[in-house]
Amino acid sequence: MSSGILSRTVAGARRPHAIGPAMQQTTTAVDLKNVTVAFPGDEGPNVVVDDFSLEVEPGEFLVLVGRSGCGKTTILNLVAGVLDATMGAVSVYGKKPSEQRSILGYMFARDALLPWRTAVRNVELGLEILGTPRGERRAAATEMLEAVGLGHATKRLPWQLSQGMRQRVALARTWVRKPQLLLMDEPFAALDAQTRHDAQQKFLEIWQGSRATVILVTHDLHEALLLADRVVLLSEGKVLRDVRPSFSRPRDLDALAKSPEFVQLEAELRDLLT
Ligand SMILES: Nc1ncnc2c1ncn2[C@@H]1O[C@H](COP(=O)(O)OP(=O)(O)OP(=O)(O)O)[C@@H](O)[C@H]1O
Repeated sequence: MSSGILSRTVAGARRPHAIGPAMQQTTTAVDLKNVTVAFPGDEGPNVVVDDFSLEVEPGEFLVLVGRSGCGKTTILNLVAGVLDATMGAVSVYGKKPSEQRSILGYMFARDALLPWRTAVRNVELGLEILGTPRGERRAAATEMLEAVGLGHATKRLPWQLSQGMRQRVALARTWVRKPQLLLMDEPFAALDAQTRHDAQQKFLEIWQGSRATVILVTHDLHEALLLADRVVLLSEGKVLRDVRPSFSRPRDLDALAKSPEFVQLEAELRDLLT
């Protein structure tokens, strides 16, 4: 059943990237080697990630896609250094994840904004943690809110914003720190179709101006293919397929979703997932 598109799949292949000085030290942004995660269960250990290996290149936009419970968030947590592997090794730009928190941004499915802080002060929080001086913080946070189309709403509190606006504030808060590695867990899942489309397009515009490595998790194959350089399909903690679609950038998401190559690849991968 493999088509011309799928046969172009090259797991582990290398592509040249324009990478910044800080990244030139290492050719691998994220390296998971033979990682297993087992949680204690009623009937013995529950293996949710099973001898899993993955190398992510600097600057790569990788999407992990799979059904609910297949281990996507667990893998993000390993990379973020908030969970240790039961077996195997995880490194981020050549170091332990816990040593790389300053270069890491983690955006959750729910926006997790502080309700007593205005939009701009929520975005500033990302820089407060880094000890950035107040004036500099405010200027950067305001600029980032403008970039996500919320320049008019900087002084609003979270309850005065729609779900889509809150998600964009959360994106600005993560992005304002200019993370070298961005981990995103279903960042657009809570949004309605039109708002999700706008947020995805905005996010791609911002990402393209950076050289950040992205690992995004979603159960939505359509979203995965729209956004990614590389899509890794997961099933029960294992890699089912590792695909590098050749869709060009910058992307017009509407046009891409209608292209025959996109429609064909989506259909083939959906078959695999089901
Ligand atoms: N701390 C934990 N203790 C025990 N079991 C856990 C823990 N965290 C996750 N699990 C289990 O591990 C499995 C994988 O969970 P995980 O959150 O990684 O899946 P997921 O693919 O991200 O799912 P979803 O798309 O629903 O968020 C699930 O069966 C979950 O119940």
